[in-house]
Amino acid sequence: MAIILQVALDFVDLHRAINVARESLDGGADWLEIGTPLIKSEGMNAIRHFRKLFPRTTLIADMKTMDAGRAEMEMAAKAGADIAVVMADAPDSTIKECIEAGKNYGIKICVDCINDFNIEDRAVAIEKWGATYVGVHAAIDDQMYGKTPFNSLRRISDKIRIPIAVAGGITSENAVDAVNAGASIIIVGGYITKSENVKAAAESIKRSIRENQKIPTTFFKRATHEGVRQALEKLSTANVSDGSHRAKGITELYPLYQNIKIIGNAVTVRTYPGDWAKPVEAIDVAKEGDVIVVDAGGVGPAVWGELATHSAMQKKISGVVVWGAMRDVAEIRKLKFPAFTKMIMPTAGEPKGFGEINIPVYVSGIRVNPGDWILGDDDGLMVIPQSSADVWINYGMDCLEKENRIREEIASEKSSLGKVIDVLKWEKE
Ligand SMILES: O=C(CO)[C@H](O)[C@H](O)COP(=O)(O)O
Repeated sequence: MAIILQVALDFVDLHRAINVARESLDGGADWLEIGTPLIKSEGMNAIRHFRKLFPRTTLIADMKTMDAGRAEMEMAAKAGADIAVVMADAPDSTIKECIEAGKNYGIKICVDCINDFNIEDRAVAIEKWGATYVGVHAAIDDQMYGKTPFNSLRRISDKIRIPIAVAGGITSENAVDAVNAGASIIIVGGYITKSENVKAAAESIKRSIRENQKIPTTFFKRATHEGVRQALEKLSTANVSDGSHRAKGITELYPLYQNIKIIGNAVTVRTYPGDWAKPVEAIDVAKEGDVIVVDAGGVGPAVWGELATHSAMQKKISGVVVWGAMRDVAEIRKLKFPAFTKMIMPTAGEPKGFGEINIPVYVSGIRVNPGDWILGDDDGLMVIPQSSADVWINYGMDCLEKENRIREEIASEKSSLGKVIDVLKWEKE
């Protein structure tokens, strides 16, 4: 079987899905998948629409069926799908019902192994029951934790003879790995559907498969703990907040200049009003790339100034955040040292040595632990827990990628945000 490129249209709006479908086909996509979000949002009418618009294209209904297999396959078939998807986690009876219904209504069945249960035995049973395809799949949420479908693929590729579909974070960089590991249907969602140039993205997957080579991509890759800093360079604080269920950022602190960016692990300092000893000592504790976060109680006198800034720059520290006051700001601005402060004043305090370094502190009510990632820009500051930074960042990247696509749709369709995302449709009744 020739390698198939199946584009997963995981949209909630029909018009966006249709535009992306057209562009994907122009780029060489073979099959179109009516994604689960589209089916949930528009029902079987989504499939009917696609059938009418694309009469000769193979359409997959990603029903993700878990029960009542016969009824769901019948609906998908009657709406015009060629293939429908049931979950491998569903009861055996449901999968068998789907396969039987498929024979009755002239629709092929793909069984999606989205979870890591005993996948070898399950795939063999699914083949024996008569499914046409087996899918291996890293769920979108699992992708944020670094999961890929490749391990599952390797586990079953020599156990079954029916074609294997692979999904979950496939890009032009790894599509070829999927083919070489035994997949014959390459399902691509975000890499194509969130791309600013859908046609070019589809073409790049086809080319990577044809030429058996990896084509590098900047977006649509998920970060590991080692890649956090690099990923944060692409993200805004707004992306990170959106990605983490609108997590609260630090408010009441202001950047000393515009177009600012701070990225680094926190070296925390608790000090007392005007006592600049611990902030200065923290410069010697911090490593290159760290951010010094000072809790001075949100009041003056100043605990940070020009000389501290010069020392921090010598050590290549990434920036400073002061829940209190700073001075010499004209000089700090000239040095372009990333700094956020609550207050600016000429008066400094005395170095008394009260307080601690590298203990949990609170900045404007937000807890900062030593080592937490700090991301700052013109919108403010986000504190990202160190232990789950990869997940926060991956969800943030997902938001950034979606926005990149929406921006492109507003421009190319000379449209508005409200129209592109059909905002009225989603208002509460
Ligand atoms: O079925 C899906 C989610 O359950 C997606 O369609 C599938 O994962 C492909 O999307 P992506 O390439 O963005 O992972």
